[in-house]
Amino acid sequence: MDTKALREVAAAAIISDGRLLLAQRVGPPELAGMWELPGGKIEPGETPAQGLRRELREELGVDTVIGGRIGVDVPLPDGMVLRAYRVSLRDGTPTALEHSAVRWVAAPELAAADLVPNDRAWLADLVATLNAG
Ligand SMILES: Nc1nc2c([nH]c(=O)n2[C@H]2C[C@H](O)[C@@H](COP(=O)(O)OP(=O)(O)OP(=O)(O)O)O2)c(=O)[nH]1
Repeated sequence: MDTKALREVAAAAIISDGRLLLAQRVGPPELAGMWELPGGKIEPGETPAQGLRRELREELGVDTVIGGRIGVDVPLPDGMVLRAYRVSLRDGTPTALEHSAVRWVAAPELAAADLVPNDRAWLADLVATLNAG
């Protein structure tokens, strides 16, 4: 039996003033141009919160506070799992350092956005969170 822990990809639902931050992927080709929640692979020895804060510093140049989970676990190939977390900004303005663009969306724009396919699993939860806030 394979007892290795699932490798996690953590993604950030950064919400500020009733809007969610989306980031536009540069690759791979099948995902390029689509919008995602910024984040990335958690490295061995990191907690998900530590790894996600690191990714957000690298990708957006911001300092963040990582909150609770949102939405379901999404299985990825190669024994990885994709999980979303609520995140708030502590310092800095999100800048597309590794994406082609970032933008803030309210619920109607989120529902109409060209999201990467895996992130569609979170759409109802994200819209509900935005509408609640
Ligand atoms: N960051 C992120 N990755 C996502 C999302 N949805 C989704 O399917 N993925 C997939 C794309 C990739 O196959 C995988 C890891 O994404 P990534 O390319 O951001 O990870 P990383 O920065 O650690 O990548 P790298 O060092 O290997 O280049 O997760 C999402 O909302 N955010």
